[in-house]
Amino acid sequence: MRDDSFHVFDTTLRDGAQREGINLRVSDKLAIAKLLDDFGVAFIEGGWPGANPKDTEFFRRASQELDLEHALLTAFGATRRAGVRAADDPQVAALRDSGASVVTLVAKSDDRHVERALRTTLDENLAMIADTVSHLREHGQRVFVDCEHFFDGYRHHPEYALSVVRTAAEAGADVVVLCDTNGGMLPADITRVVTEVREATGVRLGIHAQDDTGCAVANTLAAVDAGATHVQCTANGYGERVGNADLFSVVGALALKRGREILPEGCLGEMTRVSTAIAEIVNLAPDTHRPYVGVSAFAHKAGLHASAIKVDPDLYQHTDPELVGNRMRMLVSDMAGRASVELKARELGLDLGDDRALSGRVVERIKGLELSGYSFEAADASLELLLREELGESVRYFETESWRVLTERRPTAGSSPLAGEDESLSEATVKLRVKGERVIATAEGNGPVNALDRALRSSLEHAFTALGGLELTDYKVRILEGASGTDAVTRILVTFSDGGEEWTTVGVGPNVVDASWVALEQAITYGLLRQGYPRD
Ligand SMILES: CC(=O)SCCNC(=O)CCNC(=O)[C@H](O)C(C)(C)COP(=O)(O)OP(=O)(O)OC[C@H]1O[C@@H](n2cnc3c(N)ncnc32)[C@H](O)[C@@H]1OP(=O)(O)O
Ligand SMILES: CC(=O)C(=O)O
Repeated sequence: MRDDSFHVFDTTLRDGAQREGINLRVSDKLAIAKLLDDFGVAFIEGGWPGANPKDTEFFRRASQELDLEHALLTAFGATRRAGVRAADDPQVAALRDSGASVVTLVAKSDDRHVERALRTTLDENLAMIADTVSHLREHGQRVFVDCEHFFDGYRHHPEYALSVVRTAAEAGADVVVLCDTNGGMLPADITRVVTEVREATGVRLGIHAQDDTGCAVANTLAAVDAGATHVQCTANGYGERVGNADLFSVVGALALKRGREILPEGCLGEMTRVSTAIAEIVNLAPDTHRPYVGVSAFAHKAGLHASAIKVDPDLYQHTDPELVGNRMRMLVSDMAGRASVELKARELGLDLGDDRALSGRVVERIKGLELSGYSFEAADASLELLLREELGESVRYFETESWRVLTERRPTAGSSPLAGEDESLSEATVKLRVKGERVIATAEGNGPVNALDRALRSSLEHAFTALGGLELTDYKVRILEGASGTDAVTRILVTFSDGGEEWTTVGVGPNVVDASWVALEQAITYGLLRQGYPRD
C-alpha cells in the first residue's frame, strides 16, 4: 500500500507547461507522465480539463493508455464561479468527469484578489470553496486545495487567509496547499507562516513555490521543515514566468540530505535520465549546470580539486553522483594539474601509471595548446589522441601530403548578394598516403569543409569500409581574437557520430578552413580507432 504520509506532487504538465516556449502535444504529455511515474512521484497533475481541448483529450487518452505504477493522475481547475452551484458549473463538471481520482482546486485566499479579481464578496469566495470541494468529494474524488497568493494574503489579512484554509479542510480537502504565487517570499517568511498556520488550524499543509526570487527550492524545503507534508514541484523547475521549485533538487535534498524515503525504492537513480528525457520532449536544451542532473553537476575542472578527488571523490562532492544516475567527470584544460590528467586518462580507459613526468608533460602540452586557443574540455577525442601519442601509441591511419579547396561563386545576373540566390560551390582535393599507397581524391561540397570532408572520406573508403557509418553531426566556429577582424584566430569543434556514440575534436588556426581540417582529420582518425581498425 502507498505511503500517504508525504506527497511528492508533480505539476510539470500543468504549471510547467505555463512556461514561455513550452507547447506540449497530447502525446508529449503522455510520454512525460510515464517518465514522472518512472521517477516515482505520487501525483502527476495532468492539466486543466475543460480549459482547452488538448487537456480534455489528455485526460481521455490517459484513462485508456496510461498504466501508472506509482503515481495518481490529478486534474487541476478552479472553484466554481460566483453565484452558481458547483453542480451547475460546467468547469467543475469537467473536473468531475475527467476520470482523475484526485482534483486540485485553485482557490483565492488573498482578500484583495477576491474583491478585485473575482469581484465577489469574501463570504461568497468561502462558499465557492466549500461547495466545490464538497461536490467533488460527494462524487468520490480526493481533493487538494491550492490557496493562491496565500503568503501575500496572510500578510495582508491573516484571519481571512486562515478562514480559507479551515473552510477547505472542513469541506473535505485532504491537503491545503499554501502557494507563493508571485514567488516573492524568502525562506524565513515561509518557515514562520507555515508554522503559524499549522499551529492555528491543525490542517495538513502543502507548499507550492514559484521561483521569482530564486528561492523556490529553499522555500519548499523551509516549508517541509516547518511541517508541510506535500510538495508541489516541476521537472527542471519549468513553470510560469521564471519557474517553480525544481522537482529534482527538492527530491535530492529531501532524500539525500534529510534521509527521507519519499520515493519508491530504486527510483532516485532514475533522476538524471528522467530530467534529460523531459527536457528533450519539451524541446529545451537540458541545463548542463542543473543541480544533481546536469552533465556539469559533478564535472571537476580545477587541478587542486582533482588532486583531492584522486584520494577520495567525497572530498569535493556533496553526494555520490551515481545515487541520482549521474556520473563524475574530469575536465582537462589549462586549469588542470597532473591529477586531473591521470583521472581523465583513467576515465578514457588509459593508464598513465605512476609516471609523474609523463602526466606533467601532458599538462604542459595542454597548457601550451590552450594558450594558443585550443580547448580540450569539450573535445575528449582530441585529448585521447594526445594522451595516446604521449603514451607512445600514436594513432595514425593515413598521412596527409596536402589538400586544397577552391570556392566558386556565380552571381545570378541582377540578383542582390543578400537574396541568397547565387550559387556557390566548393571543390576539394586531398592527397594522402594510406597503407603505403598514394591516394588522390577530389570532391565537391556546398562549402569548403563539406567538400574536404567528402574528399577525405572518398580517399579513405576503399581501405576502411566502415567509414560510411560515421557522420558529422555538429560544427561550431568560435572567433578567439575578435579584435583582429578577418585576421582572427578561430577555434573549430566538430562532432561526429557512429549512430551510437558521439565524439568531439578541436582545431585552431588563423585560417578557418585549416583549423577545420585539423579537427576533421582527428575526428575521422578517432572514428577509425573506435571501429577497431588496426593502427600502422
Ligand atoms: C496561479 C496559477 O497559475 S492558476 C492556473 C492558471 N492557469 C491558467 O489560467 C491556464 C488555463 N486557463 C484558461 O484556459 C482560461 O483562463 C480559462 C478557460 C480557465 C478561463 O477562461 P475565460 O472563461 O475566458 O476567463 P478568463 O481567463 O478571462 O478569466 C478567468 C475567470 O476565472 C475567474 N477565476 C479566477 N480564479 C478563480 C477561482 N479560484 N475560482 C473561481 N473563479 C476564478 C476570474 O475571476 C475570471 O472570471 P470572469 O470571467 O468572470 O472575469
Ligand atoms: C496554483 C499555482 O500555480 C500558484 O498559486 O502559483
